[in-house]
Amino acid sequence: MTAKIRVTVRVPAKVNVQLGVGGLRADGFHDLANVFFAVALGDEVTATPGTPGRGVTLGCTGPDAHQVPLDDSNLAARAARLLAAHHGIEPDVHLEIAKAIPVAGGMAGGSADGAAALVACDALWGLDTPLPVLLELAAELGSDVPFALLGGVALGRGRGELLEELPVTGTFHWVFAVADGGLSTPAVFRECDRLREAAGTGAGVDRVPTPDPSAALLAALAAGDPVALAESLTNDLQAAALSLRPALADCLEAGLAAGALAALVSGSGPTCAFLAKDAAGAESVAEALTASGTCRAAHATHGPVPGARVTG
Ligand SMILES: C[C@@](CO)(OP(=O)(O)O)[C@H](O)COP(=O)(O)OP(=O)(O)OC[C@H]1O[C@@H](n2ccc(N)nc2=O)[C@H](O)[C@@H]1O
Ligand SMILES: Nc1ncnc2c1ncn2[C@@H]1O[C@H](COP(=O)(O)OP(=O)(O)O)[C@@H](O)[C@H]1O
Repeated sequence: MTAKIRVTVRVPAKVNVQLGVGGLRADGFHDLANVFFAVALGDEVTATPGTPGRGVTLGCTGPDAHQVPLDDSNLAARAARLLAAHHGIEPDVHLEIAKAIPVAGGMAGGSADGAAALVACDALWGLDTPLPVLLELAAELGSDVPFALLGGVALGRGRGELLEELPVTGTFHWVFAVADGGLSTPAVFRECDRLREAAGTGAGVDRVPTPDPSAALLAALAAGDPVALAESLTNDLQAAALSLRPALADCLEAGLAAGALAALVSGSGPTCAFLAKDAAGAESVAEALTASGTCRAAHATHGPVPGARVTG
């Protein structure tokens, strides 16, 4: 592959159609049965050559751009530096993020930008890094980053980074209700552990069995059956997200009242996800949610879609 002068990568957000959370491990992570589903709502990351010696520079546009850190902690910047270090080259690049994924919303927006930056810099610098190596670098950046490279629907084991693609038929229609303000992922996992301790079940790996993927959920995905999928959606972090943000219950109820087949918190929240029967159903649930005053905005979208891909 030859180096390029400008590379744009489109990358999807995710919803977890099953988020089974096992016990707290000694390393501070939880073992998961995490069924990721990539949706068309996504970010774009454009890489252009940087000033030699200046390293990674960043820009971000979009309504929530002010919430995105533009320092060294940005996952896109970390991804560019990690890829450059792996190849022993200077990470001189400018990354421009067009942000549509809610920030700190439980839709893996930062992870998506990290994956997009790996793909964009790989093409810009003409490196041709094999996918298995990109997946390893992605796992170093965060548990959700490898899935953003793959897209589609996949089961994540371990802390979510060990991926197995899952068969899926057709297209499912979703609505995402964006909340005011985000939720911290570590805080939601901590609240999940606190609720387990308070219920007397314990929170450690010795007390909580490692979850398995639901056979009914996998069958619903393979069959392309939204009604069956609606009956199988689960999120073990939902109680914790609702405990930290009780008002989310009003949003979930408003979507169900508007005709959604099912409602759940997306990942660690606070974005709420609604499965609809079809595209028209999703549009009408989104309109009703917007009018309900229980969320800041609601977007109809669909999936599954591919992972981080060069568009131009
Ligand atoms: C909950 C999920 C569900 O897909 O996504 P979000 O809702 O945040 O998008 C993920 O597990 C989030 O993955 P990600 O956001 O990449 O987390 P990481 O950076 O790897 O870890 C951040 C922190 O989350 C907690 N963490 C994360 C993953 C995991 N399996 N167990 C954990 O306990 C740990 O406290 C960890 O220090
Ligand atoms: N490119 C990025 N986009 C958004 N947030 C980022 C990014 N890089 C780092 N972050 C940090 O990651 C935190 C979690 O953001 P995000 O990945 O959007 O949410 P979640 O982990 O809930 O899916 C943000 O609060 C922000 O401080």
